[in-house]
Amino acid sequence: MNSDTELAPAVESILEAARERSGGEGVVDVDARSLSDALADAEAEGRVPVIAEVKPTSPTADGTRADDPVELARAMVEGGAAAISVLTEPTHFGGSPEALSRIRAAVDVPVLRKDFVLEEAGMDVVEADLLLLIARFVDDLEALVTAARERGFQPLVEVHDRAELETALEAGADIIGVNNRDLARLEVDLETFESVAPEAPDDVTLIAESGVSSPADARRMREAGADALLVGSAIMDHGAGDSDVTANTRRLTRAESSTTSETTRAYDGETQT
Ligand SMILES: O=C(O)c1ccccc1NCC(=O)[C@H](O)[C@H](O)COP(=O)(O)O
Repeated sequence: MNSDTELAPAVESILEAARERSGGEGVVDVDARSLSDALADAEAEGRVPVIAEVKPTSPTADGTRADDPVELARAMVEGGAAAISVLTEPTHFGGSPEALSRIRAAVDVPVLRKDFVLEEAGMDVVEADLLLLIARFVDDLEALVTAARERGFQPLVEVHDRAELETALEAGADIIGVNNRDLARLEVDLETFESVAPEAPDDVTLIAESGVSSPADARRMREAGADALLVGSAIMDHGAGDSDVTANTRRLTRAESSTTSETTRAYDGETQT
């Protein structure tokens, strides 16, 4: 654990729960769907590459969505999502490895397992195309990146600042997510990505995580160098309960389709800003 900074009580609780969860039996062997191919396909078709997140709830969500996770994932793909992220953490996010398995069987895009994997055994819970590793929370990132690749996962290493970006690069990460949500107050600030992105080498696949809530935010992150956007809350729209997940995804995947200025415009009957 590389955390010498303050963590929000919810994050402490998430980590405690992660330490108590058991790993899988045996070692998984994944035949992964390529994220870079999926992102290239989206770009070629004029879609903003969005990794849409099935996130039933979270410590900062204003509600819970009890919809079938498979239906949510299908709706996201219909809205143009290049890949799906699935929270498998059960206690604070309402997720499960079973939901991820069902989703991966139902869609043909890459699926990211988003969880708090702290050690190697935690990788063997379920097959996924990508596996999240959070730089701040693991002791030997390089060993975990290697262990993930040995299993066939594409490791996505999450960082929050330039020092963690350096750690991720030294560990050999080539897919890096910069999380705009700080772990002390759980507030989002898109400037986090903007300050870290210029330091990343061009050959890294760079993902802007958290806090993207509008087409304007999507364009802002893309202009700052994001190869893809990881979006949960704005698509799940927890407070609304029955909000249209396909439409919520589409307004982000089409954020670059009709833009000539940053002025407000009508798009598919919705107001886009
Ligand atoms: O989302 C939370 O409330 C949260 C709280 C504590 C630790 C992590 C948390 N989220 C994990 C994520 O990284 C996000 O689910 C993901 O980046 C999507 O973010 P958003 O689009 O802002 O929902």
